[in-house]
Amino acid sequence: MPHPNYAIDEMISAKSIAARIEELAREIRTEFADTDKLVVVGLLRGSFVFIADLVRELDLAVEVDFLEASSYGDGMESTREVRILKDLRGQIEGRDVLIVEDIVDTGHTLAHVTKFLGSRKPARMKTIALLDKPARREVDFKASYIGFEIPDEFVVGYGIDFAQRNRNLPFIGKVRFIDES
Ligand SMILES: O=P(O)(O)OC[C@H]1O[C@H](OP(=O)(O)OP(=O)(O)O)[C@H](O)[C@@H]1O
Ligand SMILES: Nc1nc2[nH]cnc2c(=O)[nH]1
Repeated sequence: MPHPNYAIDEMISAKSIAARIEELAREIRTEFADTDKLVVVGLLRGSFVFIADLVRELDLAVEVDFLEASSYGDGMESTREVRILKDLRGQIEGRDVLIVEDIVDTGHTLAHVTKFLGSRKPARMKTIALLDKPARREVDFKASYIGFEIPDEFVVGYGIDFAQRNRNLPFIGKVRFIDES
């Protein structure tokens, strides 16, 4: 079904994102300073831009792996059923793991993924989300590190899509529907 016309209004600039990632990387470097190799797990697809920028700011030995989880399809509402579409390539038992997510909204995705990966007995498992929308939470979940807390708006850009478009915008924008009637 075609989507109605919409515009995208900038909410967080590329410059602000880069500055915040530098701060977060400093905190993560301190927390994992004692680790010989951190496994950084990106949740596909939305985190692909964030993880690329974050790992380049982390002056640590890292292994990068990906897990694909999906619960929104092409729509704006969570199905609340998180499907694991692609598992990790590597083992995480006894390892230090940082899960990288673009946005926490209802919380279903990260609640499910942390349970799924937690059952593999990592030594330490932390989560980082670039964006957090606490007003929309349906399950109790708080990421260990958060880039920006945002209001209840549907956002796109910097990896985040609307019906698989707009992932390549360098900033975070909010979707504004245009009434053509
Ligand atoms: O907190 P929640 O309500 O679960 O929402 C957050 C999830 O929703 C989006 O994923 P989506 O299912 O759209 O897949 P994608 O990352 O491939 O775009 C986003 O990338 C998060 O993973
Ligand atoms: N594109 C997009 N996907 C989401 N998934 C959960 N919240 C959002 C959001 O605000 N925008």
